[in-house]
Amino acid sequence: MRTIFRYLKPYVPRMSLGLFIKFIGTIMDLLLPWILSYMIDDVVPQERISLILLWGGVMLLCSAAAVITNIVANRMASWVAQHTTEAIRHDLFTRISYLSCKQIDDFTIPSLESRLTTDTYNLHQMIGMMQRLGVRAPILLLGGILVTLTLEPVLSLVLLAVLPLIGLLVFAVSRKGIPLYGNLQQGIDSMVRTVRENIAGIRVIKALSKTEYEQNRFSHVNEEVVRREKKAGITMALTNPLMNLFLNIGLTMVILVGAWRVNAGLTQPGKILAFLTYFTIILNAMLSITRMFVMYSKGSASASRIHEVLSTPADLAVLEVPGAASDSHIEFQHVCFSYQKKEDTLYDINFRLKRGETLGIIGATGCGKSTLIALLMRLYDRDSGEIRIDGQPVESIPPHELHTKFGVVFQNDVLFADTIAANIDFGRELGQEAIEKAAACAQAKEFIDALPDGFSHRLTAKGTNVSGGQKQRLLIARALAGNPEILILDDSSSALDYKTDSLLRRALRSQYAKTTTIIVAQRISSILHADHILVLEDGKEIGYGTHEELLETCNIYREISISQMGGDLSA
Ligand SMILES: Nc1ncnc2c1ncn2[C@@H]1O[C@H](COP(=O)(O)OP(=O)(O)OP(=O)(O)O)[C@@H](O)[C@H]1O
Repeated sequence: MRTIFRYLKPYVPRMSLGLFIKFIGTIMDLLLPWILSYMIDDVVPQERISLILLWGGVMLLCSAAAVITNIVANRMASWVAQHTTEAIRHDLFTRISYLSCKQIDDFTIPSLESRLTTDTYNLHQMIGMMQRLGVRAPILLLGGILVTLTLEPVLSLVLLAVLPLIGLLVFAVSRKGIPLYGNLQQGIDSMVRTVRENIAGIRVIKALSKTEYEQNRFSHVNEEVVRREKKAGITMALTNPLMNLFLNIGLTMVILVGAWRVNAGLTQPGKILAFLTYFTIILNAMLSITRMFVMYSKGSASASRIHEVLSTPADLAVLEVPGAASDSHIEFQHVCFSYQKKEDTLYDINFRLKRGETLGIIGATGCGKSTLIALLMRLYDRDSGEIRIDGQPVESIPPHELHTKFGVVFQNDVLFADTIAANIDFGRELGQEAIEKAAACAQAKEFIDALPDGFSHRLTAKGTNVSGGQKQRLLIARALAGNPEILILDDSSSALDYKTDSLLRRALRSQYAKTTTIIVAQRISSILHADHILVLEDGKEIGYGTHEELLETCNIYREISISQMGGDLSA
């Protein structure tokens, strides 16, 4: 919660003013039953119309002031809640953007999504409610008790006997509620994860007729959320009926004792009437306090989830490691890495590339090809060994400088709901010429020109209105458009036909001759012209050389070549 107070700090003057206005309104509300009792017991018996009208006018004024001040204060409370949540959401989004891939893996994406949406919403509700009721409810409660004590001390004893029981009840229920709401939020994370997977894989689910299976999977997590919600809800829902019970018992006793005291001439009917009104005010104040506790339970569970992300220390710091003069552009020396820090995902990887050279990486699924790329881009830190660009260890290159060296197409990269030009430009303001050159090299220009609105053609989210091959060409164009120092194509020509694939490679050689290129591929034909080919198996380097060298030295490479190219193994 300390984090939240930090965000509330700039609004303290406005909140104080709002709470002061609320205070005035609440006092007006408290005065009304007292004036009513005074009118019934003291003014009406005098039978002076002018006096009755005067006190009636005072009551009207008090009511109007109570309504107006409450409206103004509530609006101010909403303003503060909106602006505080906006700032929290902004900082949370920024922090999430800077989390390292490892930290994102640890939090999981659905959990980050719900922290950014549901949790910030819960905070918004809590901050708003605390301001609307935080002053009003305690004043109505304490003020009500004080006024009733002065009005009818004997009857107030009945009330005072009941209130501690209610206080204890609220405390006990809220203490149980906070962990239950944290638990519920985790259930929601898991539901978001399932929905996310389902929507991302909607095509394959339909194609394999797995809709029913997915429905069952969703029902399962949905039921779990309902179960946790029920558990939290039931615990919290116990409060209101039990409180009502206590208070109704108290009210009945007040009426019995009050009636007896009026009959005995010890008090007046106006006082009993006012006492009953105060009793209702006190009841409502207690109910409001309970609602505040429920909201606080949710809000504080959400606040700690948000705090967890905001307080995550920066990962992948830039280190002051001296570089060494090198004629290699990219260099891997004895690099080892493991995601879980148990079994090595990559083990003892070595290669050197000169500027403008091409490296092809091939190997079975899950052998560590994409991981190697991730290490080069420093999305994760290697466990041991050296990764250098121009002789400079990647850990010593500031992230922005490092990442602008790359043009990259990852597996399953996304296109956005925008024009083709904007998707290639990607917010870099590159100019039409660079965009068209990149599109031409990526073999995308022909199909773009065939569209009625060319580069202004709008794509749907994730590029669902273009074919798989067209999508890959646009993504390659995006990677090329920034004229990168290093181009990485991670299995990104798999949907291209052989002819287009070969045209792409030829265009890369002629127009991006100074760009060092790394191509991860499943097809030998995509990499056989590369200057170096790295063959991986289970994270280990089992072959390194040119196509011809590997045919001689690496059995696995020869087997893949024969299976894909038959007898024609010439480069
Ligand atoms: N974020 C991650 N957390 C934990 N393990 C991971 C993560 N990403 C990949 N792995 C594991 O590391 C291994 C190597 O994965 P990687 O994606 O590098 O393989 P790949 O050779 O690129 O596979 P593919 O050809 O299928 O793309 C796999 O066993 C994979 O399950």
